[in-house]
Amino acid sequence: MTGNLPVVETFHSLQGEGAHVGRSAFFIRLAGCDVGCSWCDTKHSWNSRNHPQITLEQLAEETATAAKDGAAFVVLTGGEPLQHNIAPLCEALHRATETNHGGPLAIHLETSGVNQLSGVPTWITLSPKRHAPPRTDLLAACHELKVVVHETDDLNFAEDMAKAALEARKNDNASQSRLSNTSKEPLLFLQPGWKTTRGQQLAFEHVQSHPHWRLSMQTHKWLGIR
Ligand SMILES: C[S@@+](CC[C@H](N)C(=O)[O-])C[C@H]1O[C@@H](n2cnc3c(N)ncnc32)[C@H](O)[C@@H]1O
Ligand SMILES: Nc1nc2[nH]cc(C(=O)O)c2c(=O)[nH]1
Ligand code: SF4
Ligand SMILES: [Mg+2]
Repeated sequence: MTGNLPVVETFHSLQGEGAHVGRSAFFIRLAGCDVGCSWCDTKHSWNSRNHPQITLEQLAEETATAAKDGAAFVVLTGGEPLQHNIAPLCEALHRATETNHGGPLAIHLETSGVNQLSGVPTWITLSPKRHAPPRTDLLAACHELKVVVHETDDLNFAEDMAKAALEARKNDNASQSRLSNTSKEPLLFLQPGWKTTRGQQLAFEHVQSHPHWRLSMQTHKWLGIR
């Protein structure tokens, strides 16, 4: 499998966010994002020209090694990973780990949902942005919604996105047929903007009074790990 992608970093850590928090995961952070969230904690990833092109083969090898070292899944993140066609990468990762004891390593995707889905991720974490709303097919296919909270409007947006995800599922069975395990409803997470007291307070209070939501706290940052 030839080809390469701009890569900020790869690292073996624990998933610090969302439904799989605390699990051993290998991260591939692709470079490039033009969504422009003012509060992005990874702005250094935005310009793909600032990062090296890495071959799919090397990424697959690193992932296979991480799987042997205990990674339960690989996370494709960024930057905005779907700014690239990640299908060849998913194929390379699948092939490099298919002889693993537990079968091919699961592929998790972290995305804002503004670009077309490519590849066949096992798990899609959709983190929608108010200023750049997600595509309907991503709302239909995602396994979890993770909304970052800074102010009250983010809570209204989160509830709108939860409703939109249900609506999209009703009207768009095509994307569900592409992805196995697509639950009927996505798991719902609120994630405070990092180090924002207001965001923490708003997210805590909303989850406390709305039991279908859960709190995601970026535990890796509290632990001081990547
Ligand atoms: C850096 S983004 C990369 C993946 C993709 N571009 C996205 O936005 O989902 C990974 C996750 O971190 C979240 N995030 C980014 N900056 C954050 C911040 N300052 N506080 C809390 N979460 C943040 C994003 O919303 C997303 O869920
Ligand atoms: N440990 C750890 N967990 C994460 N979950 C999502 C991350 C991301 O930047 O996409 C991330 C990250 O950067 N580190
Ligand atoms: S979409 Fe993701 S990577 Fe891009 S600016 Fe927003 S949070 Fe950062
Ligand atoms: Mg991060």
